[in-house]
Formats: sequence, C-alpha cells, structure tokens
Amino acid sequence: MSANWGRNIELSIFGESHGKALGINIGNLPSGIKIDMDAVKREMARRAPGQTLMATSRREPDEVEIMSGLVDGITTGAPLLGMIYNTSQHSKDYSELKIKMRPGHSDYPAYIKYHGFNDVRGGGHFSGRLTAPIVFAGAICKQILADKGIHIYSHVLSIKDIKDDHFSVDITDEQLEELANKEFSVLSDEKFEKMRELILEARKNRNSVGGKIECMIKGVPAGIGSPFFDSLESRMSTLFFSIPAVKSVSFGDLDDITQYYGSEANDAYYYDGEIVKTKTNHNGGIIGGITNGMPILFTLGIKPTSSIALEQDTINVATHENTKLAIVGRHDPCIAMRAPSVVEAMAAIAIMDEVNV
Ligand SMILES: Cc1cc2nc3c(=O)[nH]c(=O)nc-3n(C[C@H](O)[C@H](O)[C@H](O)COP(=O)(O)O)c2cc1C
Ligand SMILES: C=C(O[C@@H]1CC(C(=O)O)=C[C@@H](OP(=O)(O)O)[C@H]1O)C(=O)O
Repeated sequence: MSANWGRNIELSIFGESHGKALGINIGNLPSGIKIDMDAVKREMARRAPGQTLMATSRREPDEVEIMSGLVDGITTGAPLLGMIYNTSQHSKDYSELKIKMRPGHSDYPAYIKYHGFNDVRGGGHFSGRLTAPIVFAGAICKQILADKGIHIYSHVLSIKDIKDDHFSVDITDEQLEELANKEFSVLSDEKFEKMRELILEARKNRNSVGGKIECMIKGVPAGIGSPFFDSLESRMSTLFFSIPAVKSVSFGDLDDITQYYGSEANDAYYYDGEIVKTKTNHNGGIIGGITNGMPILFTLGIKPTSSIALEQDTINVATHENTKLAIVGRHDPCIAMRAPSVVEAMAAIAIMDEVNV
C-alpha cells in the first residue's frame, strides 16, 4: 500500500480511522515561511466531523500537532509532520463488517487484496478520515500559494438534483471572498436550504445522497504543466481520485462542452492591456495540459455514502452465503457537503507540486 505522492513536494500519509492517530509528512517545503496556525485551524474545522446533522455524528477535535519542521511558527525547510490523534473510536460498530461486506465501501476489494488483514474499523486506511491530514497539508500549501497570488475557492454545485449556480466567468473577488467566509460553501442561500432539507430527509430515511463540487483556482500563471502523460489535468486528477467517494472529475464546463459546436466550445482570446485573457472559460484554464492563465475550473462528482442503515443484500465471506446487512454506527448522510475543504486542499497540493516556490 503506497503512502507517497509528489515530485516537487513529497507527501507521505499514514493512519487509520480507529488507530491511535493519523497524519502527513510534507517534504521539500520552502524554508522561512510563516505559517498562520489560526488559518490551519479554520480549514480543519471546515472539514471536521460531528458538527451538524448533515454530517457523521462522530465528534473529533481534529487538532494538528506539529512534530517537526516548524520553529517559532516558521518553516525550517525540514520535513513538516502534522499529527492528528483519534479520540472517538466506536470499533464495536464494525465487528460484523469483518465478514459481511458493505456494498459500495472498500471492504470486499480490500479483503481480497490484503487477505482479510485490512483494518475495517471506521474504514481503516480507506476512511474519509484520511482527508483530515490532507486538509492540513492543503492549508499549508494554500498559504504559500496565496503569497504568490494564487487563491482557491469551491462550492457545492449540487446535492442530488438540487443545483447551485455555476461560478460565472466574471465572478468578482468580493463574491468569492464572501463564499469563502460562509459556514457552508454554497453560493445561493436558498439552494443551500433545499440541500439541507434533502440531506436531513435522506438521513431520516436511513439513506444517503451524493453531489458535485465545483472549484476555481485563480492566479495560476500561463505555462504551468506539460503535455501528454504529465498533463496538468492528469496530475491533478490523481489527487482528486484519491479522495474517498470521488467518482468523476471534469475540467471546464462539466459535460456541456460535449454538446457545443466548436465555435461555442473555443475560448476566444483577447488582450486586456498586456494580459492575454479569454472571453469565456469553457476549457477550464488548461489547454494541451498547460495553463493558459485563465482560472482553472473543475468539478468533482461525489457518490452517496455507501454505509446506510437501510437493509441491503450482501455476502458473508466466512460462510460463503448470501445475506442481508443493515449498517449500524455513525455515517455521513452526505459526504459532498463536507468535501469543499478537501477539494481545495487537494487542488492546493497539486498546484504546489507544479509551481516553483
Ligand atoms: C470527508 C469524507 C467522509 C466520508 N464519510 C463516510 C462515512 O461516514 N461512511 C462511509 O461509508 N463512507 C464515507 N466516506 C467515503 C468512503 O471513505 C469511501 O466511499 C470508501 O473508502 C470507498 O472508496 P470509493 O468510494 O472512493 O470507492 C467519506 C469520504 C469522505 C471524503
Ligand atoms: C470520522 C470521520 O468520518 C468517518 C468516515 C468513515 C468512512 O468510512 O469513510 C466512517 C465513519 O467512521 P466511524 O464509524 O468511526 O464514525 C465516519 O465517521 C471523519 O471524516 O473525520
């Protein structure tokens, strides 16, 4: 099971949902960067579980203990290791799940690959909880990128069939900052209320719902990325598909670009003074695997949580029988509502790996 990612920065992630702790080691960070730990805390709190009925009831403080790489709040250039202790493991919930495979979760493929030795408790290393250290690493990268004028924003574009507005090409910095300061990352307050009702209804019905996250990265200069195997979309997508429950990644105008004529899909260039811009941004700021200077725009599709309390058909791998399973325990009725901080973190890590800092 590999733990590492990155070419410029080096990430090494570890931990399980019900283990003692999880964390991440970040190598190759620049020295002399003042880290704003309050901003890190805010990012961790955006993702933390147990805060509303729209999330899992597992409560975790998700405080990060920095074990190395920081002196007086300033990076030394040595590997920065952030540790997050688990405090609320209810492992009894998982006793049946060692042999009864949850449809839609990692249990069965992991049972085959790791010969039944994989930790199923809370999803083990496959848990959405592994996104806590990712948000920590992303918060560090975000701060370094912000100093270079690169800013990342995301919102819940849809929950099931309820849609928020798309990011428009002329959205202002003020509107984006307003979004960044909201408790829940949804542009339209009216749509957010509808999303919340839908999620709570699904929870009441012992079910779950999925959704989409739209993300925009502003300020990345033209010329970042490479063609073919290393296209920027490819590099970013490896990180996006590492987020548990992400099932689709698309750049630019979602699937709509496939329905356009070429004349509609092309983004016409113009000079704004000395700056080259495009009138539209249907291609999401990346052409030929390289940035064109427009905001990078992408959307991730997140499936409904697989662990639901409704009875489902499954298998018992101990007795080799078909059986039924109603999952007990604490689970998110909707992962997507918690995902924006995770998506932004992964976007920050991806760009940090490409941009020389
Ligand atoms: C923030 C976050 C929270 C999650 N919470 C849960 C959960 O409570 N219950 C669950 O079954 N899956 C949850 N997941 C998703 C599972 O971890 C994921 O579906 C599982 O590892 C299988 O991977 P896959 O869906 O990518 O194939 C969560 C994912 C994220 C990103
Ligand atoms: C704890 C978190 O989410 C967990 C993600 C998760 C899973 O299967 O992914 C299963 C649940 O774990 P448990 O059964 O231990 O409560 C969630 O609570 C978190 O995101 O921090």
